[in-house]
Amino acid sequence: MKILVDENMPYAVELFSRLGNVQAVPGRPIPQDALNDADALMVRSVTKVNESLLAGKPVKFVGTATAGTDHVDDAWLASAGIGFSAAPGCNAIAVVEYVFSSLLILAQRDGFQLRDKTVGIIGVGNVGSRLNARLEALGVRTLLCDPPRADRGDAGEFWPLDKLVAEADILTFHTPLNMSGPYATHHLVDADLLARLPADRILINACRGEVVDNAALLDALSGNKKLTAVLDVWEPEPDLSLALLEKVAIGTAHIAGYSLEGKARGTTQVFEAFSQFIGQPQTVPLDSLLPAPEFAEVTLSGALSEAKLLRLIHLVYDVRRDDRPLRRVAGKPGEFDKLRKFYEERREWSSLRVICDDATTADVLKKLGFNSQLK
Ligand SMILES: NC(=O)c1ccc[n+]([C@@H]2O[C@H](COP(=O)([O-])OP(=O)(O)OC[C@H]3O[C@@H](n4cnc5c(N)ncnc54)[C@H](O)[C@@H]3O)[C@@H](O)[C@H]2O)c1
Ligand SMILES: O=C(O)[C@H](O)[C@H](O)COP(=O)(O)O
Repeated sequence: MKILVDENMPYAVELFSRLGNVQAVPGRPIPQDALNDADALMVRSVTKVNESLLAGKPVKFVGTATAGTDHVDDAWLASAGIGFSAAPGCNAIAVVEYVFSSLLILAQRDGFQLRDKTVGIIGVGNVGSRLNARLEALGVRTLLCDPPRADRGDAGEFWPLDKLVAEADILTFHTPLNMSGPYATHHLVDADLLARLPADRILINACRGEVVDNAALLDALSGNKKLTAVLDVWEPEPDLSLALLEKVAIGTAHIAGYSLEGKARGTTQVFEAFSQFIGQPQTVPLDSLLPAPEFAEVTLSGALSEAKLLRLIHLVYDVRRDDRPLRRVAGKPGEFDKLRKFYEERREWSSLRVICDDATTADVLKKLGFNSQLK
């Protein structure tokens, strides 16, 4: 059996070799001839998986090591009898930690406390719900918008987007890209929404570029009303607007979910799904794959201020390490994808043991996802 895997999937060659012959290939574009004798295909979000890629090929299973699935025509796969699995939630923690790093940097730059702000979360799934829990642990007021969940009658208080636009100081988007239907998100942020946004707001997009009309955002950022934007995703990728990159406070190359843990979970989730699909079910504990982190333990004295939290989280991940290189290379062909392919190892907060002498601090840090302990 031949299994094609995207070369940007850590641990894929090692794991899938347990099940067949593995070939690692670039995902953008995927080499067509490699598909001619492939039984299974494991991709990331850069590969469009549809009839034009797979019709007439022997592929019987597609896995995507990603949370988003807008690059996959799952209806066509089902009609062609091809098995499919994604990796829901694999990198949700990484995105949350990206958002926290961004917000605490902006708080320091602009002289505010996150606790004094209201954060509007649009899309309260794997990312949005974890972000909400961590913000609440810090005492930050949140407003949630998730019409599909509201319509399903899920527990929780969900608000219309208009209320968040009017009231939230920070809007952060974590929806799928839905091109149509009752919950369409394509250009959810458009010129009209941006015009209604009061001054001095922060807008974060770490879901899909097309959720925000990038031309309208550039216009808004070029106007007189103060608006701060953080973009991890762009319309289009990889050829983002250089003018827009210049205007955003933080700009990165679609790496919000790129913690080592997040990428490894993506690989193990599709590996487990495929092993099940072929009747050889296997599970892979994440700890069996991951190396020791660069910083494993620190001690922390006293109460937790936001300034201290900023310094602590940046021992693990500081989003500016990803903003600078994008500004350096943006516009040069191939460089956006290179930043993603040769991504410097990044860990999640849970990799850091924090020994505290203050019980409240230890408790808050645990709720934030650190491995905290009281001395
Ligand atoms: N930048 C990155 O590296 C990165 C990493 C992970 C995920 N993502 C993107 O972020 C998206 C969200 O990730 P997730 O893991 O939380 O997905 P998820 O499917 O768990 O959650 C998405 C939530 O959005 C809600 N939603 C759908 N339509 C909506 C609408 N019109 N308005 C408001 N809410 C709506 C859904 O009901 C769901 O609760 C993914 O679909 C993916 O495209 C990006
Ligand atoms: O949807 C996701 O999971 C992320 O956007 C994804 O991880 C982005 O990384 P890529 O798959 O493009 O490597």
